[in-house]
Amino acid sequence: MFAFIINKTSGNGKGHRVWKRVEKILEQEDLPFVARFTEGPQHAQEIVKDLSRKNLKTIIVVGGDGTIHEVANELAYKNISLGIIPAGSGNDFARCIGVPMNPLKALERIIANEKKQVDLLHLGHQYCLTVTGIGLDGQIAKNVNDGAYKKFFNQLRLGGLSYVVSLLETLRDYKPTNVQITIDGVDMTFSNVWLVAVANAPNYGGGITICPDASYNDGFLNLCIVHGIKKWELLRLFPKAYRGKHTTEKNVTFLQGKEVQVSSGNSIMVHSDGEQMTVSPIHIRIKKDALQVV
Ligand SMILES: Nc1ncnc2c1ncn2[C@@H]1O[C@H](COP(=O)(O)OP(=O)(O)OP(=O)(O)O)[C@@H](O)[C@H]1O
Repeated sequence: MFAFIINKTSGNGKGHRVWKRVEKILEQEDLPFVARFTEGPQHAQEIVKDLSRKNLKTIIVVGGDGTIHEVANELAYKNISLGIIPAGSGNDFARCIGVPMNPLKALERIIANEKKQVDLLHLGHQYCLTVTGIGLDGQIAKNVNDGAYKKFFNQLRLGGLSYVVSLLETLRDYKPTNVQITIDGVDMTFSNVWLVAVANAPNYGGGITICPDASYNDGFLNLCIVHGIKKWELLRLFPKAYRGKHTTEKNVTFLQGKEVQVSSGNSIMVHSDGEQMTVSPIHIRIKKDALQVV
């Protein structure tokens, strides 16, 4: 039996359209399934709790990174695999682990049932699959989620552009700040920090390759710290980051470790998998093989 959790509103209605295609195939192939639909934030978590009692082997999300984030938080360290049929606007996690963007190909992959273990970032009270961003990108995530333009760009099937618009909007007023980082017990201070990205996987924000060397199964977290540059230099860097070509820039520092603490004088915004979450200080640990994915 396949259990599906569907966010019909993902990708501004793409969740619904994708589900209709998947449902048709399941019916044609006579595959038994149960389908549950999310009704709002955190509902996916409730559905997982309920489905977990039914002795299922796999729970499949039809949705985007926000829905996957909620479901993965419930499935961590459980003997239930996560399947993904991408239907969001960013789909960064699916992209990172090689899930096909075509829903029917993604379904085929789930049916093939080739399990792999995936690391997760642990942020104390919750897990993150892709990137936790502290500073400018935390503020950008908040503005994307608050802003009406996400819906607009999703309608045009250009969801990734929401982040570009939010970057420009956020940059108008954002001030860089000094940040203290302790990584695997080593203290460092960085001045005029725009952002600290803590990555389990290379991509976020709809395809920005912030930490090209990050890998979801190497047992390490990767940091990208952008500091000590002017606003216009940051704007010059931004398009390069889509291709992961910002790695040789002078004021972009990359670190790797297993545990990191990030703090600053003033509290700065933190997002996790693109959802605005909390404010600094934040303590993050890598949890090796915490999630099973098909
Ligand atoms: N029925 C619903 N109506 C409104 N919001 C919902 C509903 N069900 C779930 N949600 C919320 O929608 C949020 C966003 O969903 P999701 O991440 O799947 O799509 P997306 O934002 O379009 O994609 P991405 O995160 O890949 O950009 C989720 O965090 C969830 O809390």
